[in-house]
Amino acid sequence: MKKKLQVALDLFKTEDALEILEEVADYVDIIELGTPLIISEGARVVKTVKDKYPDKIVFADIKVMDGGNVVPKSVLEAGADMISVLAASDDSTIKGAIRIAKEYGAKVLVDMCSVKDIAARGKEIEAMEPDYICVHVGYDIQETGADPIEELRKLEGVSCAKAIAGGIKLDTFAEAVASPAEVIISGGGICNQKNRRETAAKMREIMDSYLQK
Ligand SMILES: O=C(CO)[C@H](O)[C@H](O)COP(=O)(O)O
Repeated sequence: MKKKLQVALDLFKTEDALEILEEVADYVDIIELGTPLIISEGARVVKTVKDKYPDKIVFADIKVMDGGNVVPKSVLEAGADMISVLAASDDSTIKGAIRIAKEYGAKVLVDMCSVKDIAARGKEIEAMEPDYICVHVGYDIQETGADPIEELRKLEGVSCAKAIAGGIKLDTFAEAVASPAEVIISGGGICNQKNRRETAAKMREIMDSYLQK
């Protein structure tokens, strides 16, 4: 299976995102423009980052909850390669997001953040054929100790490609890579570290050596 490392840039200013990317972009496959960044800087940040890193997958974490075929338009116009829609939204919203993303040649990640019955909703989401289902322990739930690697087990039998997110750091990275997830997402685990470049390089090394096994 392919594996991808995604850095989540959950900050507020384009210049701060660019500064972090200078340090870590060499080691990541997917650049996530986090929800706070998109809200703060708008779709312009998507164009700025895609222009600078045309070979990276640029993911706009817009977490669509309604207006699936409308809300993603600005980030898709700006060059996003992938967008997110919430699994907790109505099926018609998810289908709309998948439809408009396809028109632009982009991918869709359905984010399971705050979904209570992951196994049941996972089956329903799979039938809509998104590119990824993301098991995500959101910020506001992380202090409960919930573990996305553990939560991912609830999607056994769901064949759609998977991503995991929520507090993944260097010390849990090897376990995350060994899980069935194709995309491993780390935000604070890279961006809040003293030596971000070294941390991202170590994550890359762990992923590459797993893939060579
Ligand atoms: O979408 C998010 C929060 O809603 C974050 O991008 C995601 O949780 C990854 O960040 P971290 O590794 O810091 O948890």
